[in-house]
Amino acid sequence: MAWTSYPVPRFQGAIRAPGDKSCSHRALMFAGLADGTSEISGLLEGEDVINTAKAMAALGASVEQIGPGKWTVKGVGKAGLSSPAQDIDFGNSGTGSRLMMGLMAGYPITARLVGDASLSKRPMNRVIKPLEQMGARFEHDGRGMLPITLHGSDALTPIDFEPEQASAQVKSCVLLAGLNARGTTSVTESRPTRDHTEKMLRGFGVKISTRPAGGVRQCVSIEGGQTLQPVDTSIPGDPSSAAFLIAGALISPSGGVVVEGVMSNETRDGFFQAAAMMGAGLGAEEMGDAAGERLVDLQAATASLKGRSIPETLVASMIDEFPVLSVIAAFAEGETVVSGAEELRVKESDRIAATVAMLRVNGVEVEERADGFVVQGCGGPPPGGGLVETHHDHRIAMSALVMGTAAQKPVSIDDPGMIATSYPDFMAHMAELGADIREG
Ligand SMILES: O=C(O)C1=C[C@@H](OP(=O)(O)O)[C@@H](O)[C@H](O)C1
Ligand SMILES: C=C(OP(=O)(O)O)C(=O)O
Repeated sequence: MAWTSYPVPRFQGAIRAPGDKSCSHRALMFAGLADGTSEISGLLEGEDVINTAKAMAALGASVEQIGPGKWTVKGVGKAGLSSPAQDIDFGNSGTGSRLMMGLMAGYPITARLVGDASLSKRPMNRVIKPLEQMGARFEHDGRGMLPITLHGSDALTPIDFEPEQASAQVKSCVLLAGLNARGTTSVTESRPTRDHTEKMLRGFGVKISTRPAGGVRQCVSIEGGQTLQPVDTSIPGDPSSAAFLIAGALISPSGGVVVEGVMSNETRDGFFQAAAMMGAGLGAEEMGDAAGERLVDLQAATASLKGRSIPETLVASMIDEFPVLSVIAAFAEGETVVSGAEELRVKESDRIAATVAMLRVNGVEVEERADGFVVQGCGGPPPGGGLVETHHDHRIAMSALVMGTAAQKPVSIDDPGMIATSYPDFMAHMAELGADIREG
């Protein structure tokens, strides 16, 4: 059933950022491995993360919700993970499925992994290949897509791996397999990607080192056979979710939004850097830290935006923010060019095609390129009036609804269902800030 976002005169208020999705997945996984009981607060209770919680429980951890966003996890410790009785369903989540494949690969277990229609079309060879090199075995239909049966091993061989893509999921998968390999596993990245696996593993007492490897390349190494210690931790706010609210403030005729407790991490802040380059005056007030990450209250107000070429060096640090970047680009004056972002083609949808279609159906001129897109900004509110196909993609759905708050005519989406995978409070937060989003 379609939902529509109507133009509103104001977009104002303060919202506490929901827990970060990447950190929430990892906290559950690492607590589930640890030798003892961890307490996690501020966990994002989105569907992707809940599927990771269920996966860890199916593999032997005791996972319990003790309050809103508050969870205890008794890890498997030295006993290790055990084979699940049933298929593990990762729903819509690339992060959950790929990181868990690395985690499971180091134990002598068998597990069948399944996912929804979107996840079952996403490439898994990028993690299957290195894990096979280490000694895990896989059964699939030959295309390297879910459903996949994994046969792990407690005698994995360490590897030195250089992923073809700048991908935190691939890096993390290999490092997590390395946690149980016999020796030192290392991953050399062509461009630094989000570093939550490294930082959070350190929080659980694991030694893991990162060193420069020439130019912007860096090498992360982990020694096998380490035991994780339980911790009490709180999850920092999600910059990727905050980006939607910040974008809403920038394009509003009268915008003024504060998003509280957002993680400030340079591997995640590309959207805010790009928005600042386009003329957004963003404020950031230091608010302490959580799980080793700095927290800030982010402020944004109505801005007169200018189109820009987004530097390719920012791509990895804003990989999930391109659909919403395209929305602010549609309101900007002049051309915004995105390049070097071909990874967008293998997200929950083909995010280059879906973003281009979202803008076109709302009257914005945009060119599709193999590795990005070029938006001709309208220098003010774009026409709107379109029905956007979300293709099972939460970020396309949220971007289109943000666009509708300030376009000339309302913007509709075919299905809001997927929003709950990453930002279950999105509709409530948008309404609190003044958005008018209704079914129909
Ligand atoms: O490691 C992670 O938590 C994530 C890594 C990114 O994927 P890739 O590694 O495929 O770029 C990102 O798109 C995803 O939302 C979360
Ligand atoms: C790409 C995303 O997530 P995942 O890869 O975990 O499905 C996302 O949240 O935008």
